[in-house]
Amino acid sequence: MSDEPIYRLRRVGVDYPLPTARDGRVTGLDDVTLDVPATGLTVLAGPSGSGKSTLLRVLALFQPPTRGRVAFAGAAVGPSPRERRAVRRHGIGLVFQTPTDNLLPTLSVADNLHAAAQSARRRADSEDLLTRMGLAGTGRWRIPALSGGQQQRLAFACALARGCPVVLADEPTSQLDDTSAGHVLDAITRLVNQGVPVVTTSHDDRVVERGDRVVRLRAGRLTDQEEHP
Ligand SMILES: Nc1ncnc2c1ncn2[C@@H]1O[C@H](COP(=O)(O)OP(=O)(O)OP(=O)(O)O)[C@@H](O)[C@H]1O
Repeated sequence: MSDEPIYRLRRVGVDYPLPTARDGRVTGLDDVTLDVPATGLTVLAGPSGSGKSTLLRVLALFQPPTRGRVAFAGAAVGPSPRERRAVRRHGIGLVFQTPTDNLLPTLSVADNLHAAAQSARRRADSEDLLTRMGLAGTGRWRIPALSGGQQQRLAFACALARGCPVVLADEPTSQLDDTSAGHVLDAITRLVNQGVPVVTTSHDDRVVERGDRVVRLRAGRLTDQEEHP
């Protein structure tokens, strides 16, 4: 297996314009240098306002850095929105916090997987994907019939269907009860064990404990990186 990280960030900073701030801007990230390995679960942790979501948006190529450089899968990512969209479409799976934001509610479970696969010009083996995410037998169900936790697991299955080499998830368990959150965590662990690296933000200690590494932020700066054996 290659040791090439899936992301390389060098001295990345993000400023947001804020007319009411003293210098007209607020710093979301400051001087972040980070390699994200192409394996395992990476958890972005830190208090509210520390920059976790900003860092995830940089990794998702939604947020161009104000300063510094980002490389994805060995290639530098430039500022062109078109180029960034193309890389994102083919290379990055996204799971948002609110389960319904991740899925097409009028389609069945299996058709959500087929639509995700088609968007990457692939074909989906929906039964296999559902089994891998602990959702066997739900292919004909409509999305509203799934619990929030099942919807999140389907969102991870859609990312698998697209064949993405990395999946990014923003607080994927924050809107779930403990049991559903546990099932989503088990699904993330399965995905990681199948060789797909996952990067997630989380306030949830259980997510932090499952991380193969934890990247800690404070006031936009990277303060610590721990590897969990
Ligand atoms: N769109 C924006 N416009 C202005 N400032 C922003 C914007 N997004 C984030 N910020 C600021 O950037 C800093 C980092 O915010 P960010 O949302 O990345 O932190 P976070 O760790 O994800 O917080 P939380 O855990 O509360 O979601 C904060 O000071 C925040 O107020």
